[in-house]
Amino acid sequence: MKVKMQAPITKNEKKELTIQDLSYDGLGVAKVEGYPIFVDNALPGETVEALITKVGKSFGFAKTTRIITASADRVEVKDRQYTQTGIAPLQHLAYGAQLRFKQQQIENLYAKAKLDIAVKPTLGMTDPTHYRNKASVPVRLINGKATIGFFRKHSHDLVPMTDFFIQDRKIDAALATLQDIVRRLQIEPYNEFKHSGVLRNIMVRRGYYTNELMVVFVTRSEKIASKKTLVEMITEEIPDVVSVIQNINPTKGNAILGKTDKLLYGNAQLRDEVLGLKFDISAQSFYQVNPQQTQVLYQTAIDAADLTGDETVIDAYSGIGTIGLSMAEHVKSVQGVEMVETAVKDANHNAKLNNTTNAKFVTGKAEVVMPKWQEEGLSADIVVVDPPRKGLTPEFINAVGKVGPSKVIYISCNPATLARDLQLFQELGYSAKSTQPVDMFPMTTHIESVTALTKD
Ligand SMILES: C[S@@+](CC[C@H](N)C(=O)[O-])C[C@H]1O[C@@H](n2cnc3c(N)ncnc32)[C@H](O)[C@@H]1O
Repeated sequence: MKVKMQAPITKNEKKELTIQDLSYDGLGVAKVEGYPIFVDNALPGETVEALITKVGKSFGFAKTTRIITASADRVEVKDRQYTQTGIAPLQHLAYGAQLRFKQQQIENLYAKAKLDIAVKPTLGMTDPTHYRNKASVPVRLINGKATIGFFRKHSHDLVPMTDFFIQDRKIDAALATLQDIVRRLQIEPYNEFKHSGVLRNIMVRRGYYTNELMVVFVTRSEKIASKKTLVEMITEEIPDVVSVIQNINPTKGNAILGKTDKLLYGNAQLRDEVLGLKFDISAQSFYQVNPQQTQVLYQTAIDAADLTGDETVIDAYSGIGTIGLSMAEHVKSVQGVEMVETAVKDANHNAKLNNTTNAKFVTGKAEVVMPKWQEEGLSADIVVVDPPRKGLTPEFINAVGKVGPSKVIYISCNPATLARDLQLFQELGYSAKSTQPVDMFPMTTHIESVTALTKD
């Protein structure tokens, strides 16, 4: 006879819990009779009183109502706004412990995948706040006024805010002014339940080394009142703005940007610098969000490649060419592949901008282009990969194995897919001694790392 398992807790009960671990998404993990409970705002070593919010078949959720014994790594959270929105889920954990948590997360995944690769201590920042060079904030109607902020966790309720804690302070200041301008011009905010209204999001990007600002108004349709006055007010009140773009997103989904961009003022690109090189960046192109740590990340990758000057390099998932062009001066040639056409245009433009003649970038899906290059007999000494969170595909990895570079430099923003892909590389005769985490996203649970694989 099948015995129905019953969870040892019930919804809405208050329970004293001892926290044993921290989950990959920053929740405390407690166990009651072996049944795991994920607890919001709770750290390993703590005893908390928690309200059970959800009871599932194999695990449950709770939120801390009172801390009974606090961890030595707990940091007092002064501003509840951030915890409400999930903008900074590790804000209550001391920064040193955040860095250890990230190292440990990779170690755990490697242990599960039976990968014998050492994980070095995470390279962190001196000031781990106000680092983001890009903001993308929703605009909604609150108390009759167009208001910027961030969505409450697991919802689309806007929590109003103008200090975003992990964003560049100059971006926050620009956003506050933009909110004011939108209110004065009475631009109607978007209503996602009725799919009505005009202004959905405001995106601001800032060149860390140039101070230039790009402002993108994401609207539901092309119509936006007082365009000319809007631009005049923005450029007058925020003098660092070099570009104002209207992005039209008529869809009902969660995607922030739509496909159409209209230049309302100035340049279509924003300029910044990385490792002494200049980069022009379009609104739709990917650009690393932590300008200080990007240099640490790329330098780690360049050092891991141990270049002699004679290498041919493939830069896969090349974005606007930042990694490839940073390497180009140390190697014979660079060939990049990237899916987003605008980013590829930016990359080839950036090569010219820096007088780099030994690098070129093509548009395509890496998993399609790499096997094609391999069939065409392309040779490469080094392949650098920097994929999105879903990691690489077996087709891509197999093609790299056939090209047979002596090194593969894997820059990853997701240790779970990294571990999966490293197993495949291992089967093809590529192994790694160590992984270097670099903290690109302080106060959040995101983990970036560099791993150098060599052919056995
Ligand atoms: C993490 S970003 C890295 C970009 C660049 N290496 C950098 O450091 O700025 C990943 C890039 O891969 C691109 N991308 C995503 N899927 C792709 C695919 N299947 N093939 C090629 N590029 C892809 C994205 O557009 C994005 O530019």
